[in-house]
Amino acid sequence: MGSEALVHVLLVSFPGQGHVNPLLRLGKRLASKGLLVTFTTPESIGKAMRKASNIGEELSPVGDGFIRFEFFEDGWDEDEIRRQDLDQYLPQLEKVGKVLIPEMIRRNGEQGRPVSCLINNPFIPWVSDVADSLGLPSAMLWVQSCACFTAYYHYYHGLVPFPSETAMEIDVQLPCMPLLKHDETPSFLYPTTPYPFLRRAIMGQYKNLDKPFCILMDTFQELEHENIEYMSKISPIKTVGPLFKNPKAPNAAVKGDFMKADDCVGWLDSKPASSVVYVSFGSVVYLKQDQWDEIAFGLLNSGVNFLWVMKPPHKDSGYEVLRLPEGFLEKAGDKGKVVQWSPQEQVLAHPSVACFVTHCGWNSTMEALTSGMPVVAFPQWGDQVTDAKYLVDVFKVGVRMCRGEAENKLITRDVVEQCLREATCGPKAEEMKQNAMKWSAAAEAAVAEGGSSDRNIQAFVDEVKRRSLEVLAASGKSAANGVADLTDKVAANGVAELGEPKVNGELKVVS
Ligand SMILES: O=c1cc(-c2ccc(O)cc2)oc2cc(O[C@@H]3O[C@H](CO)[C@@H](O)[C@H](O)[C@H]3O)cc(O)c12
Ligand SMILES: O=c1ccn([C@@H]2O[C@H](COP(=O)(O)OP(=O)(O)O)[C@@H](O)[C@H]2O)c(=O)[nH]1
Repeated sequence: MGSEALVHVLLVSFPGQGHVNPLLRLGKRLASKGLLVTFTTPESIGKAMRKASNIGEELSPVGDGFIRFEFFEDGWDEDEIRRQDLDQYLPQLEKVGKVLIPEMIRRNGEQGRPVSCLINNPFIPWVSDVADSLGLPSAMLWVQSCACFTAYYHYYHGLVPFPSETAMEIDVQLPCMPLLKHDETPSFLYPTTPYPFLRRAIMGQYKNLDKPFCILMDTFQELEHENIEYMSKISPIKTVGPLFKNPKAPNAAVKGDFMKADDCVGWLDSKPASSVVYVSFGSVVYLKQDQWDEIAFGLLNSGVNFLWVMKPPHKDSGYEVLRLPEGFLEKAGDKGKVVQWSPQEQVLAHPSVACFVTHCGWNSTMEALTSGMPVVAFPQWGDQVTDAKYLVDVFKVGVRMCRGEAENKLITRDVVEQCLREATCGPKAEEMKQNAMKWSAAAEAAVAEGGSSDRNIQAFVDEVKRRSLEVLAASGKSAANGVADLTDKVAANGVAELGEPKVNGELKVVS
């Protein structure tokens, strides 16, 4: 079947690694079920993605469908430092996106690929408004846990008390959740958070929550059962995780890394089974030098093999460049490898890796659980502190190394060493490994054909197809005319400056 005949969905992503990864994975899953997927995010990140990965102009086959990329200019110079300030960058993205996304949709229609549905991730909730204005359905991919979704929901609607200026240290009881200590609630909600713009970004999504017809989540039924059941009664949520598994197209090479991963697998191959500690704090968390030093000495003193990701800070982030202690690499010798960016999925799946010291971002959390990998939890902020609580006390696959940035406490080398020992040898380590393996099996079953996430994604694909017919029927025309009709709507809503129609660009399929 040619790609022109397929139902076409447009995925619009906030330009952060922890957002691009799950949305792109969703794209591959939808494509594998027979949709044509276009993935878009600003060109500033498109450039990095093209450089680091194998993304080109072509259409890539994935399972029964295809995925392709188009990027859009965010209207700022290449080296504009305001991209680091979300209070400035998010409104800029909204301003340009409300013009350029309808143009992109119009162009695709003219080229024989009318768009039937828009899907966004949080921080860019205006994508649903664009869809509404064009008479198109939209869905949202929530990229954190259902527990955090519940917490933000109750905060937004003022349904339960959260820590406030007058009562900073209160515990929070949310439905179907364990009692959260004040510092286990998503930290963007603390009155003292240094990241109030991230709270505003998330609340912006909640303000628009009635627009998407479906809220997809990168979690699975068996993992957050009660929570999912509870929130399903309130919101149209569908669990489709773990998204990084795609049994129908396991080898789809399309990846969205912003940085080329260093080769780690050869080094891991040379190490004995379950002997390596993998240490990574994701793409945005950046620790202070004194904490970095303690981790370094903790790793050395514990005598474990380790693979440590030390990503360079963004040049405009204002973070100091971290250094390793003098003579560190020499002392570590063959026991340690330090890289700038790792192929994390492969690392977590490698038999030499024993445990994962993680900042507990939700993607890392899902990847660890699905890979059957015990963790040492080193959360810093946002949902990470809640994820850490779940990893340690609910999923029972983790040892806690710290409580979060708000505690402002230096975790000493002795504590690091002790946690590493606990997670790598002895009865606790064994119990965690067994639990992790149990979650891994449940995750695999959820995405396997007929599993809970597979059924949900199939139902979503069917719904998108049904609605695509509705969109066309509403226009009362053929597919091609349907697009022309959309174009009229764009003009009527005044959200786009319509240029001259462009000549149809032929798409080549490469395999
Ligand atoms: O691209 C990003 C930029 C920023 C940011 C930008 C400017 C600042 O001064 C501080 C943070 O925060 C981010 C936070 C993010 O949160 C991360 O988002 C994931 C999915 O929501 C969570 O699971 C992780 O725990 C959490 O770290 C993700 C980003 O891409 C960004
Ligand atoms: O060296 C690294 C570090 C991270 N990641 C990936 O980057 C994403 C980070 O997302 P997460 O939600 O864990 O954290 P964030 O970066 O958003 O804080 C995950 O998919 C990781 O697999 C990676 O591929 N290599």
